[in-house]
Amino acid sequence: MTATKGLEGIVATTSSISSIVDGVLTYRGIDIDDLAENASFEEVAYLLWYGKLPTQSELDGLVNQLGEYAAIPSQVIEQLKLYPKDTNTMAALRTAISSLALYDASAQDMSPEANLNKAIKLQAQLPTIVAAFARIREGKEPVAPKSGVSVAHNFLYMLTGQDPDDIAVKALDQALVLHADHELNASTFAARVTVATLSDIYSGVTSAIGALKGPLHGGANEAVMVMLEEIGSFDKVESTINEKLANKEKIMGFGHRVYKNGDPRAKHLQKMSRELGKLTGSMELYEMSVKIEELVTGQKGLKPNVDFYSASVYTTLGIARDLFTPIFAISRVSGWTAHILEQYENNRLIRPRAEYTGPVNQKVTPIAERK
Ligand SMILES: CC(=O)SCCNC(=O)CCNC(=O)[C@H](O)C(C)(C)COP(=O)(O)OP(=O)(O)OC[C@H]1O[C@@H](n2cnc3c(N)ncnc32)[C@H](O)[C@@H]1OP(=O)(O)O
Ligand SMILES: O=C([O-])CC(=O)C(=O)O
Repeated sequence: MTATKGLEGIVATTSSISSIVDGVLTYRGIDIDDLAENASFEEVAYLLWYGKLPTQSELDGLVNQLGEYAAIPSQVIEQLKLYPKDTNTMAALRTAISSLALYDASAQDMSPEANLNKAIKLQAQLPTIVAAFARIREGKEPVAPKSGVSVAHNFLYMLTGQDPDDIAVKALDQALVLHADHELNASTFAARVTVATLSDIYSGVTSAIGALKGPLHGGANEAVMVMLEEIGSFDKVESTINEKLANKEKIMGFGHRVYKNGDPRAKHLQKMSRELGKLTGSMELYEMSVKIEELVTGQKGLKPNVDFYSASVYTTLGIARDLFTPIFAISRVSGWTAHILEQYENNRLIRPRAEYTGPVNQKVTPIAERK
């Protein structure tokens, strides 16, 4: 038995949800470029769960269902009020999502209908939790969700209590489309491993949130913003990045386990970052990001991933840095739950082996003789 570090290149399951072949990402066979330009996040979520794009009445039905399910139990709101105000937002989200299961009478119902219904419920409630915690920590009351509006609209509305403008909704909606699914990334794998024991969907999503939180995965979007803030201004980009590269520091938002010639989602976020910068009259973050890309790609050959330009996009939309990874989760819960449903459909326990590298032929030394 020989281990492959990080399971690189190992094909661990079959899936008909999304694929990456020769650098092209598709959801259910549709190119991400097509979806990014021509589909809303709700259409994409429907596509991931049901395997086809919705008709208008199916889409209206889903939007209504998401609105109907978006309110969270009052007990969960009360718990959010007890969390330390300065706690990590992904830790808060992980705990709150886990606690949702306590108030869902269908949490342990393993029928396919109940699980699909819970997938839609999780999609509806996750943004409400993020927005509620964002307000509670600022000493404000949560804003109740609206019905009949998109996930992007509702989230921005619940954050501020004001209906967002169309530009902000369109940008966030496209970002949600781009983040919705990504084959067997670490958080999706964590979700599948969890539910392959026949544990419930809330356990699967809780595991996934824990995996997404790390800076090598979804946490990188926040880490990119930390780096941009640390650099501070365009004129400091070159010296700071050169120093980081000379010190062999990782540049957050660059590199990818699967894409070696570039992440097809990054160009859409780059364009969005440029357009939002122009519209708001503040281009500095965009220009700093472009300069960082020029230096990192030029010197290391590494290309930006989905997390890189999303940092300047969300900041230009006025969103706090520590909500970036929770926003990733708002989108990716569609993909996690689609994978969980697929795992249940054709389940087998996921249990690989480890190549043992420890000592052999050891004996129990009497405790008095141990050092
Ligand atoms: C949504 C997502 O999850 S997208 C990924 C988000 N994560 C990040 O942006 C964090 C920064 N990037 C990284 O850490 C990595 O590129 C990963 C984790 C995404 C992929 O990692 P792996 O496939 O394991 O590549 P690995 O870390 O082994 O890197 C290979 C080489 O490239 C270098 N490298 C990879 N990414 C970077 C980076 N961002 N900055 C500098 N060097 C890098 C490594 O140091 C390593 O160099 P070496 O061979 O000289 O030691
Ligand atoms: O696929 C990966 O390893 C990480 C990634 O880009 C994602 O989850 O969107």
